[in-house]
Amino acid sequence: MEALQLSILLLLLTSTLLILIDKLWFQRNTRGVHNLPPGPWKLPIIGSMHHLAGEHPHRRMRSLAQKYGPLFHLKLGEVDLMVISSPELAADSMKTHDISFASRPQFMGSKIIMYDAGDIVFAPHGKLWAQLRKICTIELLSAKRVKHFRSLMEKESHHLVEKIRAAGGSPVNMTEMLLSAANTTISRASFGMDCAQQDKIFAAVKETFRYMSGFDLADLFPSFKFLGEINGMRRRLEKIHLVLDATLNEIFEEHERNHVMSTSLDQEENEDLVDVLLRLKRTGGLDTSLQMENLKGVIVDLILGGTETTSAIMEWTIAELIRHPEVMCKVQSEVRNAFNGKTKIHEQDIANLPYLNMVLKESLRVRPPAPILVPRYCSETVEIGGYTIPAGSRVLINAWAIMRDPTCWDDAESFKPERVETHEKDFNASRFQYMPYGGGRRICPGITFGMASIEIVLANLLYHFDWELPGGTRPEELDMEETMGLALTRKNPLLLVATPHKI
Ligand code: HEM
Repeated sequence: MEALQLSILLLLLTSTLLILIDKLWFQRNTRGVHNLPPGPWKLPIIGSMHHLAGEHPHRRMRSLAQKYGPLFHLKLGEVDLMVISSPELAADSMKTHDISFASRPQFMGSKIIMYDAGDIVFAPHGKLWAQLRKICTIELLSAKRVKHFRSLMEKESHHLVEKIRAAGGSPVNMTEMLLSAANTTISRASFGMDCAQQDKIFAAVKETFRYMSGFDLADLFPSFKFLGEINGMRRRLEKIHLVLDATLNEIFEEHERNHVMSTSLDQEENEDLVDVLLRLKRTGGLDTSLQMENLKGVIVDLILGGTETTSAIMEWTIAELIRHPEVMCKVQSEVRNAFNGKTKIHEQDIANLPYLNMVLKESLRVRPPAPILVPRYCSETVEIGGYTIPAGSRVLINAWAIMRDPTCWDDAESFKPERVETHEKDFNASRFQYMPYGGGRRICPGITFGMASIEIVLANLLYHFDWELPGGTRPEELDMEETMGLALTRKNPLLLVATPHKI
């Protein structure tokens, strides 16, 4: 009996202590803020973490938004997380108060791997980010540079067609093939034709992304630095960083040596992105405060931002076309009429494929590779939607929920490319109800590169082959289960049988 009383007493004391710690420490950011957005009930210490269990975050957060409104608050450990799920509030945060929401939260991964957030994706809003962004938009991902890279996108799509043809009608794993095509395209654009280190770099970048969600223990309790030590996260991140950095050093040094040895007059014509960065550095085209670390960070960003996103959307688009044979038929007719008789499609041929463009836009609406945009950080206290967002909050914009919001879109869950024609204005990023590439000043700088590499591959696949599911599976039986990796991808590989179309 005495033992029981003692246990109850201990339990009461521990609970009181936990509640006290929670009140004094974990709620300190929002203490005194009386007008926080609503949100689900919280437990001491972990806050609202348990409300995120069960489904993928974009789906779980949509359910929470249906209950608590388009702006709700989650307390995750020490972190105040605000989740936005309406076009009006997305516009408030990415247009009206753009600067206040233009930073990114700092995660242990971005500090250790990305050179203390010295890259574009994770840099806080400020001078460094502005310089890197300028290099990206003017030099690396400009329309002119993308045009220069079109021939390598073309080559990669022809290579893909040959690989599929070689399968001779047996099922092909399109998931693997499309990812490999996207990886090769970015690798060749960044490093040139033959990069011996490509696989090592891609493996390290993929590993990197596992630690960039912001939901790791060390990122939810940032003041408790020892957490990253005891769960081994810091050690793992340092190991990845060492491999990634050493491999990037090899690549940059190799490019420097090749430049010294090269006598070619048309060097600039054949530059890859590492060459461009090194030339700018040599010729004083970069701000002097930029270090080699920043240049390496930019290259990692292009791989991080431009590979799985593009392969995921190609894969989802083909899956949607398989499930909608009437759309498949219409888009194939467009492509086949346009290229009638050609054995190879070139980049200039794809400029006028309006229906393919509509298919792609609609598939980005229903299957956005980045369903919740890259996290933002609120740098000063702001009022939006009648609530206070305290400085220091993390902000997530659930683009997936907005792009499937039935108050913005008729029959929102259905894949209907025709709506792009009838509701053209709704697909304009400036209205914040369509934002697969994000919005405001941190909008994706890789749109032109991404769209060009996706369109040439899709046009080739639709022109050269008829597609069906293996084993007599019917289109409506194709599963569309999701998994979250570097991007939102299919959980199960897309296996298809390709029959060459007689040209
Ligand atoms: C279908 C393809 C792609 C999708 C859906 C996509 C989506 C996104 C999204 C949602 C963001 C965050 C925007 C925001 O915070 O508002 C982003 C940022 C970014 N993307 Fe993309 N992206 C794609 C392709 C690419 C490509 C091909 C590249 C480069 C080769 C790229 C490079 C970047 C970079 C560097 C950022 C960070 C921008 C910044 O923070 O200032 N992306 N992308």
